[in-house]
Amino acid sequence: MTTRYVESSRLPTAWGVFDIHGFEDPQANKEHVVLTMGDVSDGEPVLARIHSECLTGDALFSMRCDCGNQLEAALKAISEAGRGALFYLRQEGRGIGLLNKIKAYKLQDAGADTVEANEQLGFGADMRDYTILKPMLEHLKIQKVRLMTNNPRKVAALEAAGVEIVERIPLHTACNPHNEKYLQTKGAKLGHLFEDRE
Ligand SMILES: Nc1nc2c(ncn2[C@@H]2O[C@H](COP(=O)(O)OP(=O)(O)OP(=O)(O)O)[C@@H](O)[C@H]2O)c(=O)[nH]1
Ligand SMILES: [Zn+2]
Repeated sequence: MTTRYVESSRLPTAWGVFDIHGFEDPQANKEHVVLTMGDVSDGEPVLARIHSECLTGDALFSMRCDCGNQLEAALKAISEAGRGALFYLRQEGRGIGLLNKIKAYKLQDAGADTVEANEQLGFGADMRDYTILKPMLEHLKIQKVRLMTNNPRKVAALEAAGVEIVERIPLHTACNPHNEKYLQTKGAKLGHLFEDRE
């Protein structure tokens, strides 16, 4: 695994002042960042979010998914706790990339669900690789986390990276008429746990 640390700086946000840590993966030609608040290297469990890039949801206010809401909720929770880490992984479109995600959206406009659309384009349902996390976690000396997610695959991936998950915290997802079917499919086909919404 080639992910390596490059540099850190302060990052003031609407939810307070974070530190931003930059990592590069030259093999995959990707740049990832982690936002931290407080001392995350003291060995105590860290409130953490592993967020996959979603340009349309995170930056362009799309209502097709719940990513922007989850990003905000995670930063707010970390800020309220005064300590935590948000991993922003550049794995757009569950790893298929932005333009392929737009192709997948077009197929969904024609009736496919989010998994079928990926498959029709020749991809797996979820192409993300979480092994890139290990060097980032090691650099930040994070050993134990309270993970904000509905996705059991992320829990398994962190455990495989040698991190202890002391708690999984469901992340509230905002349902609207545009993302209702998408959220249903995540629960039915991608294993997402939505017990908090039921
Ligand atoms: N291929 C594809 N990717 C999508 C679609 N909608 C959202 N995404 C991407 O899915 C990723 C977010 O994954 P989600 O499944 O929403 O959530 P998660 O990160 O697995 O799990 P949580 O931690 O519970 O949020 C982002 O990279 C989005 O760009 C879609 O219809 N097709
Ligand atoms: Zn999204």
